[in-house]
Amino acid sequence: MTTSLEPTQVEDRVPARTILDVSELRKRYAPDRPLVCDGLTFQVREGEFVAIIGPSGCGKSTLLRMMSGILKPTSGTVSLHGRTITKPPPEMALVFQDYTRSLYPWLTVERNVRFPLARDKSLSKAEKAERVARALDNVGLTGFESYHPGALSGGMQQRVSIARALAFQPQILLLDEPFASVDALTKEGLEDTLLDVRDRMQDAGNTMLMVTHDIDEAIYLADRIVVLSKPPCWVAEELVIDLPKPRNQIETRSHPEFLRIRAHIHDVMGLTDQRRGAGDSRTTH
Ligand SMILES: Nc1ncnc2c1ncn2[C@@H]1O[C@H](COP(=O)(O)OP(=O)(O)OP(=O)(O)O)[C@@H](O)[C@H]1O
Repeated sequence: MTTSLEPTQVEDRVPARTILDVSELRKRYAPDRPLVCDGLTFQVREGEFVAIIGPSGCGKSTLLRMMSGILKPTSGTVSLHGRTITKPPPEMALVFQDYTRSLYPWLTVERNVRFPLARDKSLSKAEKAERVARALDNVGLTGFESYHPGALSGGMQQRVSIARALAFQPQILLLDEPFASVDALTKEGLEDTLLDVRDRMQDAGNTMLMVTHDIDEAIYLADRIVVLSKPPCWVAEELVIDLPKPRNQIETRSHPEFLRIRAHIHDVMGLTDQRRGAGDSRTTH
């Protein structure tokens, strides 16, 4: 099925300034390995929630690692506020899929969340405690400060990971498949937690970028979706998501526009072996 959508200029709809600029990114892990990313170009604007989706193994995590400065591109650049990223910038925090490996099992919830602040000499003890308390409140974990991760459910542990990133108060929060390891119901709860946090962060101009292979999750959460092709990946399309806010698991997911966008993305992802001309990725809504 082909869904016909009229192209729309992102600039008309999202006037905020560019915070991250991804330009012609290519990645090959070794000379004898295939190309993973093939000329990725897109921008992220201040205050946006951008979801990056694409088929399994297409290079989403590779892209996020390059954007966070922990992986060097083979060519191309990622710029933050116009400066090329060469190492993890202090303005960013990253949440990974595997919370079991990102939390310290021997530390309490409170100490796990406080951990990244430990060396920050610009904050007093009271300010650190306040940030930790607010981050735990944001993810609904007030009261669990003295627990160890092993005494929490998987979904709660992932909320601790998110709280830890939030306590850091990043200008940009990068999330790599953060809900891939939890059950469907927990996932919905975490998505709504993230939307709440997003509303709070957005007021401060903060930005979120999430990688997921779940099309419905991307549409539910994002202001804009960057669709990647099959490997080696390139930007097949960018879509502005204009669904009403606040979003709701039942109403948003059954909204006719939600269903239309989902059909369209399936369509685009099914066609991504046939590369369009260079620089010919489309922006639609
Ligand atoms: N450290 C590495 N060394 C060599 N190859 C790698 C490395 N990391 C990833 N790759 C390769 O890069 C390709 C893309 O992997 P990546 O994890 O970025 O994709 P993905 O889209 O995030 O996958 P998934 O949807 O399964 O999470 C894969 O072929 C993978 O084998």
